[in-house]
Amino acid sequence: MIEIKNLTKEFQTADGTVEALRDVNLNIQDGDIYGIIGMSGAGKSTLVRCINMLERPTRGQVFIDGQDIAKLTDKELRAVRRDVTMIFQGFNLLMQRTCLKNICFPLELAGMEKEKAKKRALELLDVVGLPDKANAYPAQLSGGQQQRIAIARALATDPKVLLCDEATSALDPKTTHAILELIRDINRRLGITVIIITHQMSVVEEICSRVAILDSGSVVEEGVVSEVFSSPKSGAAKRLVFPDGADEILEEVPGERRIRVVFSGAVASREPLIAKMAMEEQITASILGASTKSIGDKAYGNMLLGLPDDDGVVKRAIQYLSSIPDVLVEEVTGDVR
Ligand SMILES: Nc1ncnc2c1ncn2[C@@H]1O[C@H](COP(=O)(O)OP(=O)(O)OP(=O)(O)O)[C@@H](O)[C@H]1O
Repeated sequence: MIEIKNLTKEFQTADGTVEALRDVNLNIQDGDIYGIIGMSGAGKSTLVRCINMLERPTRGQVFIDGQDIAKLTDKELRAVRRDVTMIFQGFNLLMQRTCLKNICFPLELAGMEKEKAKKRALELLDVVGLPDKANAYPAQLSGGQQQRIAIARALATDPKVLLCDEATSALDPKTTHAILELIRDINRRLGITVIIITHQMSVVEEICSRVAILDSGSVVEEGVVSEVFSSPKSGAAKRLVFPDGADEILEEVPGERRIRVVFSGAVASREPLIAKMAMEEQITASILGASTKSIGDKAYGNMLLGLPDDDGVVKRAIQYLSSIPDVLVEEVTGDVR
């Protein structure tokens, strides 16, 4: 388990002190896929760098399996960094080395003999679905393939935790989906705890079980993804849920009730769903705001629907939509903004 307690990180700059993290408290359970989401400058990278002590906290502690990592010697810290590995937005591969040698690199650093490291690297190329790329150089691969090699390298030392810092931000939606599938597969098959740092809500919705929302260095909301995203409370969460300001009109309108529908991989696109509800339940809903996207045949994101002010209709609409797998529905009251 990773426990972050009262973590504060300040940077001294020419313009004064910047508080990048303020009193952050988080518990990340073993085997979780945990999302940390926030806008640019929220403190995500600083948090991740404090988790593996690339950055020393100004105050507070990070415990990994009960061990306060600030108290470790340099040698012990190197061992922790083999247990807590990382992938990045820019992949950070060594361009002069082949893929195989990139994966061997952390093993050689850990003192493993060459032949053994090579055997392990070949196994990992298989795990990430690129068995034929051993002798290719990173520049010969697509972005998605390079990230697969980076994942293989991150897995080389049999880590317990994989930190993913904006790992899919440079990739197109289809490749992002494939990489997230791979990460999910690794989490399930190898039991590795995954921490996903991102500014993209769709990434959290697709893969994470829990999420913390970071805003100006503080955790403003934390919990199960579907619950946090279906009823965002903080301004930061609302901005993330409706990034395009799709809810700007959303003052309460007399005679109208509103429900929020959250899709986390539901096999449905929004038009047929609303049309189907109209046909099957004779309920006409208007789409007041939507921020959804389809990846393959699955929908992610959420939608705000307007319904007639009738208890029976609202109840039936909620029942109808909730019966669809991977869809969460909740009535929204008050101004949404
Ligand atoms: N080494 C540093 N020196 C001074 N200020 C820093 C340093 N690193 C980060 N900061 C400041 O701390 C705050 C949080 O930065 P951080 O990079 O952690 O945010 P982020 O959420 O990862 O942003 P982004 O998504 O843009 O990478 C910002 O205000 C940033 O300017």
